[in-house]
Amino acid sequence: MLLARVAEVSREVAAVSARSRKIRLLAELFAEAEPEESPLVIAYLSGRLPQGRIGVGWSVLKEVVPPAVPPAERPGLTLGRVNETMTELAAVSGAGSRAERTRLVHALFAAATDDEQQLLLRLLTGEVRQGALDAVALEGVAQAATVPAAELRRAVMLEGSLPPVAQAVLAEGATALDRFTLRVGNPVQPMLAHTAASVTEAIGALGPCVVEEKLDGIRVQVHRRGDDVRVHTRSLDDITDRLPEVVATARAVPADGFILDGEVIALDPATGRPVSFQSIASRVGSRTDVAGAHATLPLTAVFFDVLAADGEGLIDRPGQERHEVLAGLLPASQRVRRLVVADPADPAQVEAAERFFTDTLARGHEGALVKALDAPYVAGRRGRTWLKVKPVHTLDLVVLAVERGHGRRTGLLSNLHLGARAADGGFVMLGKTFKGLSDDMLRWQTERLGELAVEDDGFTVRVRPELVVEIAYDGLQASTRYPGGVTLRFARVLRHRPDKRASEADTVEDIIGRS
Ligand SMILES: Nc1ncnc2c1ncn2[C@@H]1O[C@H](COP(=O)(O)OP(=O)(O)OP(=O)(O)O)[C@@H](O)[C@H]1O
Repeated sequence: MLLARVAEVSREVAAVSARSRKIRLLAELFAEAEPEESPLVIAYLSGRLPQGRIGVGWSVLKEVVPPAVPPAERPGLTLGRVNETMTELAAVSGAGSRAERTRLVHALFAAATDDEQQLLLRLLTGEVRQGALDAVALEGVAQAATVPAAELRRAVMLEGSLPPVAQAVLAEGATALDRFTLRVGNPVQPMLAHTAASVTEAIGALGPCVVEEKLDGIRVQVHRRGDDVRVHTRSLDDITDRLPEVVATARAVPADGFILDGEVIALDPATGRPVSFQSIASRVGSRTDVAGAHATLPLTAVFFDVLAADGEGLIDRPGQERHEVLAGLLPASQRVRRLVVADPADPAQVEAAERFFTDTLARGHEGALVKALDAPYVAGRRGRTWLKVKPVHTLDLVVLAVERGHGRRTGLLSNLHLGARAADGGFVMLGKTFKGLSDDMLRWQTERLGELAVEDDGFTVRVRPELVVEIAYDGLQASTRYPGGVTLRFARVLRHRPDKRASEADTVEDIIGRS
C-alpha cells in the first residue's frame, strides 16, 4: 500500500466529525491493505513508529521541513519502504550519525508528495491530531474483518496491543480471535480505576465492596511459568532484569502458572514508612548498575490481584474470589491491606472504612481504592467498579515544550509548558511551571526532554508531546494568554509519569468540568 493512501485517509478522518463516518473510512482502508500491512497502517494513522525512538531530532528535521525539500509529483512511497527507512534510522549510531540520519530522512522526503511529507513530519515530531484514534481504528478493523467490536476489544486487551490481533483477524476472520486468550507469560493491559471524591461516596456507588490501601509505587504485573518469571510495567514494558527481588518473590510462591498484579514500593528500614515515589521510579528506571541500585534501595512487591493461577485464567471471576486465591498464594505481608464493607447500609461499616482511609494516609500511603466485591477484572479499562480516592486532586498533563533555565538552573531544561488533551487529538496549553522540581527531577527531565526535542530556538525547546507529568494546582483561572481561555493557579510538579502515555492524560473538558 502507498503511504499516500494512508495520508489521504488520515486527512479525511480528521476532517469528518461523525464517529461512524471515521470508522467507515478506516474500515475501507483496512479492507484495501494486505493483512500484513495493517500493523503499519495502524501505527502511522495513530502517529506511532513501530521502531519507537529513532533519534531524529530538530537538527535533522530542520533540513527537510517543507519547503526545504521539493515534494515528489506522484506518489510512489510504499509503507514497506517507509518502514525500512525508519528501521535504518533506528540503527544509526556512532560518529557521523547526524549526517547519516539527515541523508536518510532527506531521501525519504524527496520521494514523498506534499501530503506524504506532512504525514511523515507528523510521525517524526509525534504530533498527531486524531482524537482517540486507537479506539476508532479498532472499530474500523472490526468492521473490515466483520467481527464484533467487543470481542476484538477483549482480544486486544489480552494480547496487549491492536496490531497483531488486527493482522490475524483481517487475514483469517473471527476464528483468529480464539488464539488471543489470557496466557501466562503474555502481559495484558492492566485494569484501571475511576476517581471518587470520598470513600463514603465510592461505597455508595459500588454497594458491597472492599477498601484497599493505594500504594504509591510502580505497578507491576508478574508472570511465572516454571522457572520463567517476567515482570511488566503498566505500559507492558518488560522490566524483569531490573527487579531481581520481585523475581525472587515470584519464585518463592509455592504454586505455578500464575499472573499477579501489584505495586512495587520501598519501605524505610528505620521508620517502616514508604519512601518517595521519585526514589522508587529512579531505582526501577536504572538499567545499568542493577546490583548497586538494588543494594541502595531494595524494593518490596505488594500484590492486590491475581489474574491466573495454576495455569487457569481468573479474570472473569468476582474480585472477592480472586482475592481468596491470592491469599492462598502469598502471605499477608505481600498483599495490600484491605477492609471488606459487606453491608454498605451499615453506618458502622462505612465509618470503619473512612477510618481505614485516614489510617492509610497516616501511614504514608497515597489514598485508597474501593472495589466492588463482585467485579471481574476488566483488562485495559478504567472500570466503574474500581474507584480511587486521594486527598489531593492532581492532573496528568503532557509536556509540550520546556524553557532553558537560568541562574542556578543554567544548563538545565526547567520551565515546563503543560498541555491537556483536546477533543481533536491535539493538546491545549494550560500553563507553565518550574515549581516542585527537585535537583534530581531537573536532571532527569533535562535528559528525557533532550531526547524528545523537535525544535529549539535557543530559549524554548519544543518536544514530542510524550512525557506525562502529575501536577497539583489550586484551581483554574480565566486567561486570555492561553488558547483554552483558562490557566492553572499555582501549578506545581509532583512527579514525572514515564509509565503513562500521552493518550492517558486528562482532557480539557474533564478539567474544566471538574473545576
Ligand atoms: N490496591 C490497589 N489496587 C489497584 N491499584 C493500586 C493499588 N494500590 C496502588 N495502586 C496503583 O494505583 C493505580 C490505580 O489508579 P489508576 O487506575 O487511576 O491508575 P493511574 O492513572 O496510574 O493512577 P495514579 O495516577 O493515581 O497513580 C494503579 O495503576 C496502581 O499503580
